[in-house]
Amino acid sequence: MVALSKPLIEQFFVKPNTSPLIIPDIPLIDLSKPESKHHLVKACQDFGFFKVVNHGVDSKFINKLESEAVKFFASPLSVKEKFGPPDPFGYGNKSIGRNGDVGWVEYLLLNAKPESEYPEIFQGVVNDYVTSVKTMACEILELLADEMKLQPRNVFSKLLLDEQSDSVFRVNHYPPCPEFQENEKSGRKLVGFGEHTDPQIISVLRSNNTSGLEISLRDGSWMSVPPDSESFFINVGDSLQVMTNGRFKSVKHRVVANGTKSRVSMIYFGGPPLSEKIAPLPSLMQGEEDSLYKEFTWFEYKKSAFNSRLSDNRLGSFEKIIAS
Ligand SMILES: C=C1C[C@]23C[C@@]1(O)CC[C@H]2[C@@]12CC[C@H](O)[C@@](C)(C(=O)O1)[C@H]2[C@@H]3C(=O)O
Ligand SMILES: O=C(O)CCC(=O)C(=O)O
Ligand SMILES: [Fe+2]
Repeated sequence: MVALSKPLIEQFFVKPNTSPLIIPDIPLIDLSKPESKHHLVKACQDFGFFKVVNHGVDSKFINKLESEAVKFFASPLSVKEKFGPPDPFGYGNKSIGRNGDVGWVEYLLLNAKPESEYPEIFQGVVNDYVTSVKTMACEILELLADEMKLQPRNVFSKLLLDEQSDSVFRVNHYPPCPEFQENEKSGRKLVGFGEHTDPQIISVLRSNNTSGLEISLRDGSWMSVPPDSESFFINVGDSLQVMTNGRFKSVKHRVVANGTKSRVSMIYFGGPPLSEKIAPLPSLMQGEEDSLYKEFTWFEYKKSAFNSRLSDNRLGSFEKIIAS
């Protein structure tokens, strides 16, 4: 990546933050254990975030994709830029979205639809990985529906499995930042990917063993998530928060970059078809419970989300004002 001049690097720092008073354990879900259903629902309610082991995704698919990603990001900028800019799919570098967000990251945004066209080295590799991760995401969504006694059990998963599902796949590379090393001692943190919630239903993240991911806790403090390349990290997206009428929380998260080590992450964002109405599931609503949200389609939400800055409260303008 190109070196940054001194004043420019200033916009890459995150504001100083408080550390959590109590550091909670990240919920750990063993997908091979049927009793995990209960923990799964609790994790979605308490954190909107959890770690999954015994996930059934073949390590061959993971390793192949990671090694192709490492090769791609190691190629000359002129080669990578042939795949950019991301409009909406393609290679991006330091600039995230269209509204002025920056981060110490380069990435590839890809369509997660089967049979999509990818840069040649990713052809085949991405399909195997995405298909497998999508199966895991659907299993999780079905376990959640079971535990919440929602019928049919595919109420959520059918949206990802729909041919028209608007799902996205992203590979992020956070290179070491030499200019940052001198600031590391001062306790300042460099933004890799600024704080945000994911707009879709569910996100499935896998990274190499370099730290950087942080989640926001209820008290507003940030907690660093210890990396684990053998596991997956799942987060609830805004759409699932709405479909559960706020029972599940879409977690605010961010990535801070590292002075010395590269982080490579790959994330599948499972989204519904564009025409899908996103609203609390009627079977979930108890008694006189009101919907906390105005009605909208995924197309409308996505349009509004993609006109927002990363840290904006995107759901805010879709919340109903409920008279007390
Ligand atoms: C600043 C932005 C980048 C983003 C679109 C947005 O306007 C706000 C949401 C961002 C996000 C976060 C989760 C995913 O990484 C992503 C692909 C998505 O669906 O919403 C990104 C968008 C992006 O990078 O274009
Ligand atoms: O790269 C990561 O580890 C997380 C990035 C992220 O949150 C995103 O791409 O939406
Ligand atoms: Fe995210």
